[in-house]
Amino acid sequence: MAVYTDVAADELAEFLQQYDLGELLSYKGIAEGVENSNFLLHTSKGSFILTLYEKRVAKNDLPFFLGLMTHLAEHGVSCPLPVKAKDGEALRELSGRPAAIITFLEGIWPRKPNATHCAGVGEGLARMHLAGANFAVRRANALSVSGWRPLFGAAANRADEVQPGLRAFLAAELDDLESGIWPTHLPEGVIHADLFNDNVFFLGDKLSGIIDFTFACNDMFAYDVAICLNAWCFEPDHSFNVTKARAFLNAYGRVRKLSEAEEAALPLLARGAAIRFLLTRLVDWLNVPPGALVKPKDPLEYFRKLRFHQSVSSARDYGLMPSGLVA
Ligand SMILES: Nc1ncnc2c1ncn2[C@@H]1O[C@H](COP(=O)(O)OP(=O)(O)O)[C@@H](O)[C@H]1O
Ligand SMILES: N[C@@H](CCOP(=O)(O)O)C(=O)O
Repeated sequence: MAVYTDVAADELAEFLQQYDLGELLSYKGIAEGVENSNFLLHTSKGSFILTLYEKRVAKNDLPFFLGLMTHLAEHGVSCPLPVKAKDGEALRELSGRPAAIITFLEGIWPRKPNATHCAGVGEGLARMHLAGANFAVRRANALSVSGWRPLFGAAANRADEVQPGLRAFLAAELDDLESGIWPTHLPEGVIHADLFNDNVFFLGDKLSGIIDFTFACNDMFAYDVAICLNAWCFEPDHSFNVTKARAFLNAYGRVRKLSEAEEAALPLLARGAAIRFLLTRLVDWLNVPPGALVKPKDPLEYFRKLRFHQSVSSARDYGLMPSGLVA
């Protein structure tokens, strides 16, 4: 359960007086997520999500996240809407943390994603990429190549406690990714940057909404594609599922076609996407705050994914045909 900061009932009731959300009927900490503290609120006016933004979220970035949700919702993406308080502002403070209330989205995230889910995510991701086109605010990706070395530094001394040899493995991979091979001229725009299965809701087989924009930023669209390949197209035994990948890439390509350069860069981007989540998970694994209600995620899942991508020589291994058509 991700609740790093607890909120007392009387404190919350007082906080809610700043809004036009009626009376607080009940609330509970949400048993999912690892980044922020989230609460489900039931008020006399409906259900809402309260988020207290924690360690990895810079307060200055919050207008980007909240503005982006509003922009995307206005451009046809099903995502939560920030709720404005009576003074017109959505961003506030509670328990010493930046806080915001967003609308509740119906649906459930798929525990065992199938190829149909993967196709839904491909289409949804591409639609999100197009919908973000005119969003005027910019946010650099703090967790791209230059952000990985500091994460490594925070975990290096104890990395071998998690797996012998992990420190040397990560050091070598970072050296390679920092050596100038990271793409710089691929199409860019607003990316979600964390579109894992617990951030995509479905009603039946149909995607009903996308949540959790706290890593969203401006970066390469194909990097977002690579993040999703990692998050959606591997099995619990860590084997790559080319059928899911093909379904995902095919559906993405029907809405926004990947260029040849983007396709060619996918194996490299997937390595970067893997080390990024390996490193944040490793740091979190080694630094669970005392008293926090959180279940850290397994860093070694991403070690295995990274090893897989190191063995990939072309995007054909992900189910893409050389012509750019998908089999
Ligand atoms: N707008 C929403 N509607 C419904 N449930 C939500 C919404 N936002 C978050 N949740 C629930 O809270 C969980 C954690 O939210 P998430 O944003 O992923 O956490 P974190 O802020 O730690 O990244 C989600 O898996 C989901 O169950
Ligand atoms: N998706 C990340 C963790 C952060 O996302 P959250 O949505 O679970 O808070 C990972 O799997 O490492």
